[in-house]
Amino acid sequence: MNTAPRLISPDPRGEDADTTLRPQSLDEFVGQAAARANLKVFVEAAKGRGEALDHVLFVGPPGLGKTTLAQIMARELGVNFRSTSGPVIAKAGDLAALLTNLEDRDVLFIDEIHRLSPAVEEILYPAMEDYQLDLIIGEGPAARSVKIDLAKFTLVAATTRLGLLTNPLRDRFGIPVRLNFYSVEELEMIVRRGARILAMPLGDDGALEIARRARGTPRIAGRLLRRVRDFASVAGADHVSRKVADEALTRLEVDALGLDQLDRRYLTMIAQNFGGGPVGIETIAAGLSEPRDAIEDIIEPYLIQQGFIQRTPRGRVLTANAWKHLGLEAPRDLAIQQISLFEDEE
Ligand SMILES: Nc1ncnc2c1ncn2[C@@H]1O[C@H](COP(=O)(O)OP(=O)(O)OP(=O)(O)O)[C@@H](O)[C@H]1O
Ligand SMILES: [Mg+2]
Repeated sequence: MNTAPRLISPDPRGEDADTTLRPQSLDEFVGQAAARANLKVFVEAAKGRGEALDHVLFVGPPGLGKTTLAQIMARELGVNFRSTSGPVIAKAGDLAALLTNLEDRDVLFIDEIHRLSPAVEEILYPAMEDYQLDLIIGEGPAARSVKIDLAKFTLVAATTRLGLLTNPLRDRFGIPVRLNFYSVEELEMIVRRGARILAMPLGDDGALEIARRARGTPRIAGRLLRRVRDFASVAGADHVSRKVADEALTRLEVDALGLDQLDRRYLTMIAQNFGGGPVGIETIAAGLSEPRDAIEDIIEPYLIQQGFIQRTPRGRVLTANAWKHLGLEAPRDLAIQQISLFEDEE
Protein backbone atom coordinates (compact mmCIF):
# COMPACT_ATOMS: atom_id res chain seq x y z
CA MET A 1 0.00 0.00 0.00
CA ASN A 2 1.18 3.50 -0.72
CA THR A 3 1.46 5.05 2.71
CA ALA A 4 3.13 8.30 1.75
CA PRO A 5 1.03 11.05 3.33
CA ARG A 6 -1.18 12.70 0.80
CA LEU A 7 -1.34 16.42 1.17
CA ILE A 8 -4.80 16.81 -0.19
CA SER A 9 -6.18 13.62 1.24
CA PRO A 10 -9.36 14.69 2.97
CA ASP A 11 -8.61 12.23 5.78
CA PRO A 12 -8.29 13.84 9.15
CA ARG A 13 -4.69 14.36 10.19
CA GLY A 14 -2.98 15.68 13.27
CA GLU A 15 -3.24 19.32 12.38
CA ASP A 16 -7.00 19.12 11.98
CA ALA A 17 -7.15 18.24 15.64
CA ASP A 18 -6.34 21.92 15.95
CA THR A 19 -9.94 22.96 16.13
CA THR A 20 -9.31 26.68 15.76
CA LEU A 21 -10.76 26.71 12.25
CA ARG A 22 -13.88 24.78 13.13
CA PRO A 23 -17.08 26.86 12.95
CA GLN A 24 -19.01 26.83 16.23
CA SER A 25 -22.54 27.73 15.13
CA LEU A 26 -24.86 27.32 12.16
CA ASP A 27 -24.44 31.00 11.36
CA GLU A 28 -20.67 30.71 11.26
CA PHE A 29 -20.83 27.63 9.05
CA VAL A 30 -20.25 28.55 5.41
CA GLY A 31 -22.01 26.80 2.52
CA GLN A 32 -24.50 23.88 2.45
CA ALA A 33 -27.18 26.58 2.51
CA ALA A 34 -30.21 24.35 2.05
CA ALA A 35 -29.11 21.84 4.69
CA ARG A 36 -28.28 24.61 7.11
CA ALA A 37 -31.63 26.33 6.68
CA ASN A 38 -33.49 23.08 7.27
CA LEU A 39 -31.44 22.17 10.32
CA LYS A 40 -32.13 25.58 11.79
CA VAL A 41 -35.87 25.02 11.51
CA PHE A 42 -35.71 21.55 13.03
CA VAL A 43 -33.53 22.73 15.92
CA GLU A 44 -35.84 25.66 16.67
CA ALA A 45 -38.91 23.43 16.54
CA ALA A 46 -37.39 20.79 18.82
CA LYS A 47 -36.24 23.43 21.29
CA GLY A 48 -39.64 25.11 21.23
CA ARG A 49 -41.35 21.86 22.10
CA GLY A 50 -38.68 20.88 24.61
CA GLU A 51 -38.28 17.58 22.78
CA ALA A 52 -35.28 15.67 21.48
CA LEU A 53 -34.40 16.47 17.88
CA ASP A 54 -35.21 13.68 15.45
CA HIS A 55 -32.23 11.47 14.50
CA VAL A 56 -29.93 13.06 11.93
CA LEU A 57 -27.77 11.33 9.31
CA PHE A 58 -25.00 13.28 7.56
CA VAL A 59 -23.84 11.74 4.29
CA GLY A 60 -20.94 12.94 2.15
CA PRO A 61 -17.27 12.64 1.23
CA PRO A 62 -14.60 13.20 3.90
CA GLY A 63 -13.77 16.70 5.08
CA LEU A 64 -17.04 18.43 4.12
CA GLY A 65 -18.09 19.17 7.68
CA LYS A 66 -20.09 16.20 9.01
CA THR A 67 -18.37 16.09 12.39
CA THR A 68 -18.42 19.87 12.59
CA LEU A 69 -22.16 19.97 11.98
CA ALA A 70 -22.79 17.21 14.52
CA GLN A 71 -21.02 19.26 17.18
CA ILE A 72 -22.91 22.37 16.11
CA MET A 73 -26.21 20.49 16.47
CA ALA A 74 -25.49 19.76 20.13
CA ARG A 75 -24.36 23.31 20.78
CA GLU A 76 -27.41 24.85 19.12
CA LEU A 77 -29.68 22.50 21.04
CA GLY A 78 -27.85 23.35 24.27
CA VAL A 79 -27.29 19.69 25.17
CA ASN A 80 -24.36 17.35 25.88
CA PHE A 81 -22.34 15.95 22.97
CA ARG A 82 -21.13 12.36 23.23
CA SER A 83 -19.05 11.00 20.43
CA THR A 84 -17.98 7.57 19.20
CA SER A 85 -17.53 5.77 15.92
CA GLY A 86 -18.72 2.60 14.22
CA PRO A 87 -15.47 0.61 14.28
CA VAL A 88 -14.83 1.48 17.94
CA ILE A 89 -18.05 -0.11 19.21
CA ALA A 90 -16.98 -3.75 19.31
CA LYS A 91 -19.79 -5.33 21.33
CA ALA A 92 -23.48 -4.66 21.87
CA GLY A 93 -22.60 -4.03 25.53
CA ASP A 94 -20.35 -1.10 24.57
CA LEU A 95 -23.20 0.66 22.85
CA ALA A 96 -25.59 -0.21 25.69
CA ALA A 97 -23.19 1.46 28.13
CA LEU A 98 -23.06 4.61 26.02
CA LEU A 99 -26.83 4.76 25.60
CA THR A 100 -27.67 4.26 29.27
CA ASN A 101 -25.40 7.18 30.19
CA LEU A 102 -27.25 9.70 28.02
CA GLU A 103 -29.49 12.37 29.46
CA ASP A 104 -32.72 13.63 27.94
CA ARG A 105 -32.19 15.41 24.57
CA ASP A 106 -28.44 14.65 24.51
CA VAL A 107 -26.72 14.17 21.17
CA LEU A 108 -24.91 10.88 20.61
CA PHE A 109 -22.65 11.15 17.58
CA ILE A 110 -21.64 7.94 15.78
CA ASP A 111 -19.07 8.57 13.06
CA GLU A 112 -18.59 6.01 10.26
CA ILE A 113 -21.89 4.41 11.14
CA HIS A 114 -21.63 2.14 8.09
CA ARG A 115 -18.95 0.24 9.98
CA LEU A 116 -21.15 -0.87 12.89
CA SER A 117 -21.29 -4.62 13.37
CA PRO A 118 -24.70 -6.22 12.77
CA ALA A 119 -25.01 -7.27 16.44
CA VAL A 120 -24.52 -3.66 17.54
CA GLU A 121 -26.91 -2.40 14.91
CA GLU A 122 -29.65 -4.66 16.34
CA ILE A 123 -29.35 -2.82 19.65
CA LEU A 124 -29.65 0.50 17.91
CA TYR A 125 -33.03 -0.13 16.24
CA PRO A 126 -35.24 -0.17 19.37
CA ALA A 127 -33.06 2.49 20.96
CA MET A 128 -33.70 4.87 18.08
CA GLU A 129 -37.34 4.01 17.65
CA ASP A 130 -38.71 3.53 21.16
CA TYR A 131 -35.83 4.75 23.34
CA GLN A 132 -35.51 1.23 24.73
CA LEU A 133 -32.75 -1.29 25.09
CA ASP A 134 -33.58 -4.94 24.51
CA LEU A 135 -30.94 -6.96 26.27
CA ILE A 136 -30.60 -10.71 26.57
CA ILE A 137 -29.39 -11.74 29.98
CA GLY A 138 -27.96 -15.20 30.57
CA GLU A 139 -27.54 -18.05 28.10
CA GLY A 140 -29.38 -21.12 26.84
CA PRO A 141 -32.76 -21.98 28.33
CA ALA A 142 -32.20 -19.59 31.25
CA ALA A 143 -31.77 -16.60 28.92
CA ARG A 144 -34.37 -13.92 29.23
CA SER A 145 -34.83 -10.57 27.64
CA VAL A 146 -35.07 -7.37 29.62
CA LYS A 147 -36.15 -3.96 28.45
CA ILE A 148 -34.49 -0.84 29.79
CA ASP A 149 -35.89 2.62 29.19
CA LEU A 150 -33.46 5.17 27.79
CA ALA A 151 -33.42 8.94 27.86
CA LYS A 152 -35.01 10.56 24.79
CA PHE A 153 -31.77 11.27 22.95
CA THR A 154 -30.83 12.32 19.42
CA LEU A 155 -28.60 10.10 17.37
CA VAL A 156 -26.48 12.09 14.94
CA ALA A 157 -24.58 9.81 12.60
CA ALA A 158 -22.14 10.37 9.76
CA THR A 159 -21.14 8.22 6.83
CA THR A 160 -19.14 8.58 3.66
CA ARG A 161 -20.97 5.60 2.14
CA LEU A 162 -24.76 5.64 2.26
CA GLY A 163 -24.82 2.52 0.09
CA LEU A 164 -23.24 0.47 2.88
CA LEU A 165 -26.02 1.25 5.36
CA THR A 166 -28.75 -1.34 5.79
CA ASN A 167 -32.24 -0.17 4.87
CA PRO A 168 -33.72 -0.58 8.36
CA LEU A 169 -30.99 1.62 9.79
CA ARG A 170 -31.29 4.25 7.06
CA ASP A 171 -35.07 4.38 7.53
CA ARG A 172 -34.76 5.26 11.20
CA PHE A 173 -33.23 8.66 10.55
CA GLY A 174 -35.92 11.33 10.38
CA ILE A 175 -33.48 13.94 9.06
CA PRO A 176 -31.12 12.70 6.35
CA VAL A 177 -28.72 15.41 5.18
CA ARG A 178 -26.47 15.09 2.15
CA LEU A 179 -23.41 17.33 2.05
CA ASN A 180 -22.04 18.41 -1.33
CA PHE A 181 -18.68 19.67 -2.47
CA TYR A 182 -18.29 23.43 -1.87
CA SER A 183 -18.21 26.03 -4.60
CA VAL A 184 -15.07 28.08 -5.16
CA GLU A 185 -16.88 31.16 -3.75
CA GLU A 186 -17.76 29.30 -0.56
CA LEU A 187 -14.23 27.98 -0.19
CA GLU A 188 -12.94 31.49 -0.68
CA MET A 189 -14.99 32.63 2.30
CA ILE A 190 -13.70 29.69 4.31
CA VAL A 191 -10.10 30.49 3.36
CA ARG A 192 -10.54 34.18 4.25
CA ARG A 193 -12.10 33.28 7.57
CA GLY A 194 -9.23 30.86 8.26
CA ALA A 195 -6.62 33.50 7.42
CA ARG A 196 -8.31 35.94 9.81
CA ILE A 197 -8.24 33.39 12.60
CA LEU A 198 -4.58 32.55 11.89
CA ALA A 199 -3.77 36.29 11.66
CA MET A 200 -2.29 35.70 8.23
CA PRO A 201 -2.13 38.50 5.64
CA LEU A 202 -3.87 37.13 2.56
CA GLY A 203 -4.59 38.96 -0.69
CA ASP A 204 -7.90 38.48 -2.52
CA ASP A 205 -6.20 36.79 -5.44
CA GLY A 206 -4.30 34.54 -3.04
CA ALA A 207 -7.55 33.48 -1.37
CA LEU A 208 -9.10 32.70 -4.72
CA GLU A 209 -6.11 30.63 -5.81
CA ILE A 210 -6.22 28.49 -2.66
CA ALA A 211 -10.00 28.11 -2.91
CA ARG A 212 -9.78 26.94 -6.52
CA ARG A 213 -7.30 24.28 -5.62
CA ALA A 214 -9.00 22.97 -2.46
CA ARG A 215 -10.83 20.15 -4.24
CA GLY A 216 -14.24 21.40 -3.09
CA THR A 217 -13.34 20.49 0.49
CA PRO A 218 -13.02 22.77 3.55
CA ARG A 219 -10.59 20.45 5.29
CA ILE A 220 -8.24 20.67 2.31
CA ALA A 221 -8.71 24.45 2.15
CA GLY A 222 -7.55 24.72 5.76
CA ARG A 223 -4.59 22.47 5.14
CA LEU A 224 -3.47 24.30 2.01
CA LEU A 225 -3.81 27.60 3.84
CA ARG A 226 -1.36 26.44 6.51
CA ARG A 227 1.11 25.07 4.00
CA VAL A 228 0.99 28.23 1.90
CA ARG A 229 1.56 30.26 5.05
CA ASP A 230 4.72 28.22 5.72
CA PHE A 231 6.04 28.87 2.22
CA ALA A 232 5.18 32.56 2.46
CA SER A 233 6.95 33.06 5.76
CA VAL A 234 10.07 31.20 4.66
CA ALA A 235 10.12 33.25 1.44
CA GLY A 236 9.72 36.41 3.50
CA ALA A 237 6.54 37.48 1.66
CA ASP A 238 4.57 40.15 3.54
CA HIS A 239 1.28 38.74 2.35
CA VAL A 240 -0.01 35.76 0.39
CA SER A 241 -0.63 36.83 -3.19
CA ARG A 242 -1.75 34.68 -6.07
CA LYS A 243 1.87 34.23 -7.10
CA VAL A 244 2.97 33.05 -3.65
CA ALA A 245 0.01 30.69 -3.39
CA ASP A 246 0.62 29.32 -6.87
CA GLU A 247 4.30 28.67 -6.23
CA ALA A 248 3.60 26.96 -2.94
CA LEU A 249 0.81 24.79 -4.32
CA THR A 250 2.79 23.86 -7.40
CA ARG A 251 5.66 22.74 -5.21
CA LEU A 252 3.19 20.68 -3.22
CA GLU A 253 2.14 19.10 -6.55
CA VAL A 254 -1.43 20.31 -6.31
CA ASP A 255 -2.43 21.20 -9.86
CA ALA A 256 -4.55 24.06 -11.16
CA LEU A 257 -7.79 22.20 -10.43
CA GLY A 258 -6.69 20.89 -7.04
CA LEU A 259 -5.82 17.41 -8.22
CA ASP A 260 -2.83 15.88 -6.49
CA GLN A 261 -0.39 13.17 -7.51
CA LEU A 262 -2.69 10.33 -6.61
CA ASP A 263 -5.61 11.79 -8.55
CA ARG A 264 -3.35 12.15 -11.56
CA ARG A 265 -1.93 8.63 -11.14
CA TYR A 266 -5.51 7.36 -11.11
CA LEU A 267 -6.44 9.19 -14.30
CA THR A 268 -3.15 8.46 -16.05
CA MET A 269 -3.35 4.77 -15.30
CA ILE A 270 -6.82 4.46 -16.80
CA ALA A 271 -5.69 6.47 -19.82
CA GLN A 272 -2.41 4.72 -20.51
CA ASN A 273 -2.98 1.16 -19.32
CA PHE A 274 -6.64 0.76 -20.18
CA GLY A 275 -7.19 3.08 -23.12
CA GLY A 276 -9.54 5.22 -21.03
CA GLY A 277 -11.64 2.31 -19.74
CA PRO A 278 -14.05 0.92 -18.90
CA VAL A 279 -12.00 -0.65 -16.13
CA GLY A 280 -13.25 -2.26 -12.93
CA ILE A 281 -12.61 -0.78 -9.50
CA GLU A 282 -10.69 -3.85 -8.29
CA THR A 283 -8.27 -3.57 -11.18
CA ILE A 284 -7.76 0.12 -10.45
CA ALA A 285 -7.19 -0.59 -6.76
CA ALA A 286 -4.59 -3.26 -7.60
CA GLY A 287 -2.90 -0.97 -10.12
CA LEU A 288 -2.60 1.91 -7.66
CA SER A 289 -1.87 -0.30 -4.63
CA GLU A 290 -4.55 1.57 -2.73
CA PRO A 291 -7.52 0.01 -0.92
CA ARG A 292 -10.73 0.01 -2.92
CA ASP A 293 -12.56 1.83 -0.11
CA ALA A 294 -10.13 4.73 -0.16
CA ILE A 295 -10.46 5.05 -3.91
CA GLU A 296 -14.25 5.07 -3.75
CA ASP A 297 -14.45 7.37 -0.70
CA ILE A 298 -11.71 9.84 -1.36
CA ILE A 299 -10.51 9.91 -4.96
CA GLU A 300 -13.56 9.20 -7.07
CA PRO A 301 -16.29 11.48 -5.68
CA TYR A 302 -14.42 14.61 -6.65
CA LEU A 303 -13.31 13.27 -10.03
CA ILE A 304 -16.92 12.35 -10.77
CA GLN A 305 -18.20 15.73 -9.61
CA GLN A 306 -15.62 17.47 -11.81
CA GLY A 307 -16.72 15.37 -14.77
CA PHE A 308 -13.41 13.53 -15.19
CA ILE A 309 -14.71 10.02 -14.87
CA GLN A 310 -18.00 8.22 -15.12
CA ARG A 311 -19.08 5.04 -13.44
CA THR A 312 -20.70 2.61 -15.83
CA PRO A 313 -21.96 -0.93 -15.40
CA ARG A 314 -18.70 -2.19 -16.91
CA GLY A 315 -16.34 0.03 -14.93
CA ARG A 316 -14.83 3.49 -14.84
CA VAL A 317 -14.45 5.51 -18.02
CA LEU A 318 -12.43 8.68 -18.57
CA THR A 319 -14.30 11.60 -20.09
CA ALA A 320 -13.00 13.95 -22.76
CA ASN A 321 -12.30 16.48 -19.96
CA ALA A 322 -9.92 14.10 -18.26
CA TRP A 323 -7.94 13.45 -21.44
CA LYS A 324 -7.70 17.17 -21.95
CA HIS A 325 -6.60 17.82 -18.37
CA LEU A 326 -3.88 15.18 -18.71
CA GLY A 327 -2.75 16.78 -21.94
CA LEU A 328 -3.32 13.54 -23.82
CA GLU A 329 -5.17 12.82 -27.02
CA ALA A 330 -8.50 11.06 -26.44
CA PRO A 331 -9.16 7.87 -28.45
CA ARG A 332 -11.47 8.36 -31.41
CA ASP A 333 -14.21 6.05 -30.19
CA LEU A 334 -14.59 8.03 -26.94
CA ALA A 335 -17.86 9.55 -28.06
CA ILE A 336 -19.34 6.10 -28.58
CA GLN A 337 -18.34 4.96 -25.11
CA GLN A 338 -20.01 7.99 -23.59
CA ILE A 339 -23.32 7.30 -25.26
CA SER A 340 -23.55 3.83 -23.80
CA LEU A 341 -23.27 5.10 -20.23
CA PHE A 342 -26.58 4.70 -18.58
CA GLU A 343 -26.31 3.29 -15.09
CA ASP A 344 -24.19 3.26 -12.02
CA GLU A 345 -22.12 0.19 -11.38
CA GLU A 346 -23.52 -0.43 -7.90
N1 LIG B 1 -18.57 24.96 6.34
C1 LIG B 1 -17.35 25.07 6.86
N2 LIG B 1 -16.80 26.25 7.07
C2 LIG B 1 -15.55 26.36 7.54
N3 LIG B 1 -14.76 25.32 7.88
C3 LIG B 1 -15.27 24.10 7.71
C4 LIG B 1 -16.58 23.90 7.20
N4 LIG B 1 -16.82 22.59 7.14
C5 LIG B 1 -15.70 22.00 7.57
N5 LIG B 1 -14.77 22.90 7.93
C6 LIG B 1 -13.42 22.62 8.39
O1 LIG B 1 -13.00 21.42 7.76
C7 LIG B 1 -12.50 20.49 8.71
C8 LIG B 1 -13.09 19.14 8.43
O2 LIG B 1 -14.46 19.12 8.78
P1 LIG B 1 -15.10 17.84 9.49
O3 LIG B 1 -14.12 17.20 10.41
O4 LIG B 1 -16.39 18.26 10.06
O5 LIG B 1 -15.32 16.91 8.23
P2 LIG B 1 -16.04 15.50 8.13
O6 LIG B 1 -17.09 15.63 7.09
O7 LIG B 1 -16.47 15.06 9.48
O8 LIG B 1 -14.90 14.57 7.58
P3 LIG B 1 -14.69 12.97 7.81
O9 LIG B 1 -15.67 12.27 6.93
O10 LIG B 1 -13.27 12.77 7.34
O11 LIG B 1 -14.86 12.70 9.27
C9 LIG B 1 -12.84 21.04 10.08
O12 LIG B 1 -11.69 21.06 10.88
C10 LIG B 1 -13.36 22.44 9.87
O13 LIG B 1 -12.41 23.35 10.37
MG1 LIG C 1 -15.61 13.56 10.69
